[in-house]
Amino acid sequence: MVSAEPSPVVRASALHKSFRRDAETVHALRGVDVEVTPGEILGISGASGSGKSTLLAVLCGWETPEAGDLMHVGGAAIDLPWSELALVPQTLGLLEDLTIKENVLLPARLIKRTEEYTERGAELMTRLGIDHLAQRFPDQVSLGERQRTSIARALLLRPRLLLVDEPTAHQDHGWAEVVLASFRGYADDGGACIMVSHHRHALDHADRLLAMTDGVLGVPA
Ligand SMILES: Nc1ncnc2c1ncn2[C@@H]1O[C@H](COP(=O)(O)OP(=O)(O)OP(=O)(O)O)[C@@H](O)[C@H]1O
Repeated sequence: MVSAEPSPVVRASALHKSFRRDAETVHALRGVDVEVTPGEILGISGASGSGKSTLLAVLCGWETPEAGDLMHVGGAAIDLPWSELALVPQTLGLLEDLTIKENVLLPARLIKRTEEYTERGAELMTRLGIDHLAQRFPDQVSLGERQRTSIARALLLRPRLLLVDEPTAHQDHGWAEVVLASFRGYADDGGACIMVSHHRHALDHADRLLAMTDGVLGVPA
């Protein structure tokens, strides 16, 4: 019997995205092809300004490409419900008026299933070492703790697709290991992760590596 390859959670081809600043046009993505399958961590490296964050923004639907095809699970463009897609942006995106615990549980609150996810939220907070900060506000914790809050929030609903931008940038070695192990656990449970990073150590935890160079994604040199 031939075993079927798992279908990609997202598949993008020939993506183009540019930004206009007055007379200047920046071509951030120039014909990018990418896909990631369940159980896989895809690592993307690349110099600052090469287009990595733009790619994540296009894949999650924040930015619209000028050209190219983008398909999520189900076959149509951007048809993955937002609750099945999570992003940990470089800016972390915490809501300053919510406590750390409320930030972690926010995705469950938005789908009106807070009670169901409260225990998982507590487990994630313990695993990521932010449980003792539950009642603090984001401006009362460290940057590394803020980043782990954003990661716990992203993992809460067990999304099908997890996009993480420099997820170990604010972590010491020990917490970086915990963060990377949490992505591996997520992938082992069938999730698909795209991890953008400058850190060799983080990229060593990926199953497959690609490199972004001036808006073009390819095999690392
Ligand atoms: N909203 C925007 N308006 C104008 N230019 C933008 C915008 N967003 C990104 N750019 C430009 O697009 C290019 C790619 O930016 P992007 O943030 O994707 O790079 P990156 O590889 O993620 O960089 P870094 O590693 O520093 O985060 C850069 O030249 C950047 O200045």
